[in-house]
Amino acid sequence: MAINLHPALDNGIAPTSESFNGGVLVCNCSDRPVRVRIEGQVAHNHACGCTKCWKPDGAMLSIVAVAPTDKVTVLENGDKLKVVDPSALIQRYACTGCGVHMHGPVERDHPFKGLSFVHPERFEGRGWMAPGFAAFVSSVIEAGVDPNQMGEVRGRLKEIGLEPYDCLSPALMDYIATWTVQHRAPQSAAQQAAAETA
Ligand SMILES: N[C@@H](CCC(=O)N[C@@H](CS)C(=O)NCC(=O)O)C(=O)O
Ligand SMILES: [Zn+2]
Ligand SMILES: [Zn+2]
Repeated sequence: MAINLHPALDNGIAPTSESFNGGVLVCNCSDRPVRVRIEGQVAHNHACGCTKCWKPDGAMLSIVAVAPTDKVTVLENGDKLKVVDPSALIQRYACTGCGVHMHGPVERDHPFKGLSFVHPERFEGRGWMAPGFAAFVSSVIEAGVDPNQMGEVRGRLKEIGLEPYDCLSPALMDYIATWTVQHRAPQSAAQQAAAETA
């Protein structure tokens, strides 16, 4: 049986346009749609298999990218937005009418602080950055995918040029680890001495 990864993956990945300079994300409501402006191209676009990211009906994966939060503006009908899980790192603002997640700022002290997660497929226009890898692929099992299907899922992702990872890409994981080292609380003299004699 054919695997439905995501419509923007299954039918051929649309290429990035060098001239794409942002646009407006629109939710699925026919009445009073939420509109969110993103200035500039998005970054780190990828497929995500986690259960928390918004996916269109029938898709196994989401498509999600980041934009600087100061480049994200809710233009219209923001009163329909509500944070899905206020305790999560990513504050996912979903439309209460149709369920589409419209923007997800990271406000906590974290390597991604100042970035907002967005779903570029909701752009009115085309040319947004093509997805470059697949993250949290094993998590699709949590959403009901048969573990025996995972070979096929990863095989299909590789076939379309998206390397499957079970967390983020090595580049992003290295970035997070580097930030963690740089933001470690300084060790006390006693701790340092203990570490040296251990
Ligand atoms: N296995 C978990 C993974 C969830 C997860 O860690 N998602 C990643 C990728 S979006 C994340 O960074 N989550 C932070 C958050 O949800 O705030 C699930 O599928 O629910
Ligand atoms: Zn909506
Ligand atoms: Zn996710």
